[in-house]
Amino acid sequence: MEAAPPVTARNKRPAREEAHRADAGKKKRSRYEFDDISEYEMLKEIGEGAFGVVAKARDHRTGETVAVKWIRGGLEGNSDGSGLLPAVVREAGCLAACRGHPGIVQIKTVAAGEDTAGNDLYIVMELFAGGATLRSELATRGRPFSEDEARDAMKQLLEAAEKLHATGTIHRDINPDNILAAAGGELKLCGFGCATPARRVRCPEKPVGMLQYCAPEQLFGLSCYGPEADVWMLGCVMAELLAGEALFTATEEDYMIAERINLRDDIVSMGVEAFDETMLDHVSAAGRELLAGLLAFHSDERLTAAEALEHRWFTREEDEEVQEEPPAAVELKFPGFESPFAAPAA
Ligand SMILES: Nc1ncnc2c1ncn2[C@@H]1O[C@H](COP(=O)(O)OP(=O)(O)OP(=O)(O)O)[C@@H](O)[C@H]1O
Repeated sequence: MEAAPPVTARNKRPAREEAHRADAGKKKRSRYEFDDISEYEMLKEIGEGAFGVVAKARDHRTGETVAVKWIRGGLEGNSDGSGLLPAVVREAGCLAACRGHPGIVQIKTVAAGEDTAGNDLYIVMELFAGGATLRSELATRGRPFSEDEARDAMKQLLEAAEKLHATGTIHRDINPDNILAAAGGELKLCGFGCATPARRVRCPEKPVGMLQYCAPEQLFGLSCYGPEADVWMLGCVMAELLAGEALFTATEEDYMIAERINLRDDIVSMGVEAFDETMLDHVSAAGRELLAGLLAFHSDERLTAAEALEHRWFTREEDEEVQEEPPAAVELKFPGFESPFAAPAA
């Protein structure tokens, strides 16, 4: 057999040039390599993000339709870690860590402008549900989800959270705006702008995430918190699906804290008791029990996403039990007041 020719600078060059051609369109900025946004044709705006719009677009090279999240000034980063670039890198990294899970929107690449003076970045994702979210789905229906529909939705969301947490990521901003919803009932978590690797995070000065869905430990400004915060947020989403309206509605941070920890008067004033009496009557004992487990005030008493998926609300064991005995009251573990998810009077 003939020996392979020695590798020299001369015979290596064609391979290098080929690789270079294959990489054409990819821009290198500092240590990151970005796709070229001019390869994408923007078709129409489908959503609004905190730093720019989200648009439906077509990749000229493949003809594929994608979603492009435009982050104005996304390339700006400072050596101390401030600026948008580290945040975009974190968002893209968290999405990439969850690639392949059906309940999490798939990232394809990060793109930058051809013009080196341009400072914007673009996160390119699979296009899902044309931009429809659980918020828009609830508004369109104008009625709550049935318990079976809510069970199907929560199973998908808890499975997505289980995957997220298993890869070492916390979302920190789960709410109906960050859940894409297809007409057939399929859901995907998106909006990873606040996501972070789940070392016990150092708390920023202001809590991240939509206040109405933030866990008590986020609102308190505890120095660290973990994946339990996502579970709380999923509890808020579950209550909202079943009731057709948000569980917590205040907008000011201080008031939000009062809602969660102060005494009954605050709770009554925000209408949780009315919520209990009228909105959750149709929910089974198992459903209320799961809600209490997701919304346990103390994070160390909260169910994990994996534990929640094992709950009898999903395994349907309660169907037989309910016929034998009335549902037991569920203790929601907020200090200082009774559970808003208590069993209805017999
Ligand atoms: N992959 C996608 N497919 C379809 N629509 C999407 C997609 N990603 C985002 N959208 C739409 O754009 C809206 C805003 O997206 P996103 O939540 O990512 O932006 P943001 O609010 O700036 O981000 P973040 O929540 O990360 O701070 C979503 O509510 C949704 O309507």
